Amino acid sequence: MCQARVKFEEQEVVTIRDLAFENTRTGRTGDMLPDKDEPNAMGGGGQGGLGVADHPSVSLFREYLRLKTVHPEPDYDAALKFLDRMAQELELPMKKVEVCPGRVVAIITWAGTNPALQSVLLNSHTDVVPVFQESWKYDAFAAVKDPKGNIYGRGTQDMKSVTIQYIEAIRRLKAEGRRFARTIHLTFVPDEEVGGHKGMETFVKHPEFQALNIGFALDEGLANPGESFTVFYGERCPWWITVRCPGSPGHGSRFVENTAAEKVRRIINSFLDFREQEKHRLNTSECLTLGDVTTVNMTMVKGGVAYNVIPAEMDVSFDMRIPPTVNLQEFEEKIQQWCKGAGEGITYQFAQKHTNQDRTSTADSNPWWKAFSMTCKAMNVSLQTEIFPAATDSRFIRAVGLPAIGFSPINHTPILLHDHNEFLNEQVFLCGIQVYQELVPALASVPALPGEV
Ligand SMILES: CSCC[C@H](NC(C)=O)C(=O)O
Ligand SMILES: [Zn+2]
Ligand SMILES: [Zn+2]
Repeated sequence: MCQARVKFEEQEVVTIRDLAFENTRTGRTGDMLPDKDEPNAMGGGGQGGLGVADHPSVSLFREYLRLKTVHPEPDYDAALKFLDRMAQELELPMKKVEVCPGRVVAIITWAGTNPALQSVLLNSHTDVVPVFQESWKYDAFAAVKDPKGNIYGRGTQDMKSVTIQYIEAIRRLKAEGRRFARTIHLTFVPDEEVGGHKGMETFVKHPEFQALNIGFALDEGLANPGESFTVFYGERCPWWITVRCPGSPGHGSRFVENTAAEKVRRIINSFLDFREQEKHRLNTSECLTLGDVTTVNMTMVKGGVAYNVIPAEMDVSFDMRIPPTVNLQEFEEKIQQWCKGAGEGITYQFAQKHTNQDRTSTADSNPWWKAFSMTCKAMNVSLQTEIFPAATDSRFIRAVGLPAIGFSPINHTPILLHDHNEFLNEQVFLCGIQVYQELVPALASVPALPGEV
């Protein structure tokens, strides 16, 4: 049933007949013809001309991609208007919670037949990262589809695809007349891409979040270039640190002792030597993935006023990502040693210091994981379980004690989140909807757990 095994070379073309069948099955009508007002809306991509109409789910995906919810000024109003329409089409209630001024979380709820049971959360963020338009093949917000069916746009992988896949899976399940014991909540959150402080981090502390009575959450993952899907059961902790090095100022023509730059050099050496060790560890062990080692990258250097003035202070910043297996207290002690060894008066401060290292169990004793993995097995979908190398909103969900899995049903696709020419093939996208059509019923039908009514 699931076409997740489809390979690009053997790509099937969705024909009008397939679409007609699909529309009958889903109960969706009236959107068979390509929308001539949309740029490049013709199936088969190209720049207009004769083509095959987009599958309605693809058409919706491309419409959502065109909303400019891009930092630094995301058009969140456009996203909320779109989601309002989705809720109306699905005939489901939508609640809006303003977690911070101008930062609204939208919640669409499909009540279960036993609402006392814990719910299933399908989370996605509405914002996307900026683009370097000059490096893109197409306008990053035009959702152009090329002749291979590859849809280009910021958010195609991260994570507007997942948002629409959730919505389309729910639409189809509702059209089939299905009901499930557990309530399903779809949350659409702002600001994930800028750290989640005015989004999920605040929302998880809000009474409206507690009221959702969540038992298990799905959130974003990463594409997999091979046949498998990658699922993430934990994340590395992001630590963003700035090390401040004071030093003796003076004339740029002299050998001044104890300069800020000499201290910065020792700091950089300590951090980057450690970086080399970890890179070597990753490259020499077949069983390690990026999520299992600590990455360190020097991302900013600040200081100085003129060529011939030795500055009294210089700052250097690093982006570190620490696996959940690392003892964080010992790791910070190591940083303190590096600072102490680099000279007098060096201080540091964190711009980001996540310390929760909770992981979601991938043992069969976890009924949520069992439902998830058994369903994938039944679909012949193979899974690779990993630690997420970067940070998502799942870290806030896990930090309040809830199990969460990061999963984007994207295989046979290079990992292009935050990259130029981010794309997703329409067939892979459509397969992902079918994956959720199986996963959502399985999760929403997990039998009552000990302690549940
Ligand atoms: C630490 S908050 C920023 C979140 C961002 N997430 C991704 C997926 O790129 C990151 O890991 O840099
Ligand atoms: Zn994302
Ligand atoms: Zn992202």
